[in-house]
Amino acid sequence: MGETILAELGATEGAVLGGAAEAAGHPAVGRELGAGDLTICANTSALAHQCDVLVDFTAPAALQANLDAAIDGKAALVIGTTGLGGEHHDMIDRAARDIAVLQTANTSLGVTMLKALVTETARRLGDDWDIEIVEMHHRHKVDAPSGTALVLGEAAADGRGVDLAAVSARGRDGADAKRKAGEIGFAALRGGSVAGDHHIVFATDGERLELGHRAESREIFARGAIRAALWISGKEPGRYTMEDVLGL
Ligand SMILES: NC(=O)C1=CN([C@@H]2O[C@H](COP(=O)(O)OP(=O)(O)OC[C@H]3O[C@@H](n4cnc5c(N)ncnc54)[C@H](OP(=O)(O)O)[C@@H]3O)[C@@H](O)[C@H]2O)C=CC1
Ligand SMILES: O=C(O)C1=N[C@H](C(=O)O)C[C@H](O)C1
Repeated sequence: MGETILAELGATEGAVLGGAAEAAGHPAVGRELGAGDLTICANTSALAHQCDVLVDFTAPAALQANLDAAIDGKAALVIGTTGLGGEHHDMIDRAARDIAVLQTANTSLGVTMLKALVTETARRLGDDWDIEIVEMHHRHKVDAPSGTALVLGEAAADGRGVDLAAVSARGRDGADAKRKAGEIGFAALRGGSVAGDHHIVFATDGERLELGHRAESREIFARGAIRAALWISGKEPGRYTMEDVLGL
């Protein structure tokens, strides 16, 4: 995503690249960025001091360091990293007392709209409609289910008025894997170069309703992240969402 965002930035009016960072010792550190005399650095705090907004697409293990760097440099932060747990959301909530932070599992307009459709559909259909979420991503993806699938699960659970943790079935396998009433099931497929497909299936006796989104390339995520960065620049401390950015 770092490379895709760099490529998209050049084509975005109003956005100016302040730099890029990798972990210390990474082979890319020192590489020229092709914009002025910028190179990839290994000091995210220093980067935050020279930028209005940091954009983080890394891994959960890097989150606290990136939050600390943004606070140190008084920069706003857009977080696209997935695989986050409750402890990571607590870290983000704490940081949001000092800086503006937007965390989202999916920066695309389509998925942001889809969440609202899923909540509304789950709210209106009765409990006799089973809900299953299927996602497919490229062979390099490390976390499963995808962050987006989990957010869509939350959206469905919200519509039903239930707690996702209490009803989610994450990967069925074996001789005793029959669907339980009220479950929200997840299935994760991995292969090739798929940018990101998500489908929510509402199934009852005799019919199925399917809502879905297909990302045709990673550029949509990069464009969404840059749009979020431009929007959050200069905002008061607090936690913001893609819905805020898109005015939904
Ligand atoms: N919100 C959204 O719309 C989207 C979110 N994502 C999410 O963004 C994240 C990144 O995805 P992607 O770009 O495909 O992944 P990549 O593995 O290609 O890139 C991750 C980068 O983060 C670096 N990194 C990993 N761990 C650390 C660490 N502890 N400290 C510093 N740097 C670290 C990696 O370095 P190294 O090369 O050494 O591993 C690498 O440069 C994932 O969580 C993915 O799910 C992806 C697309 C869209
Ligand atoms: O890792 C990816 O590629 C993607 N990750 C995000 C997720 O986990 O939902 C968003 C998108 O689907 C691509």
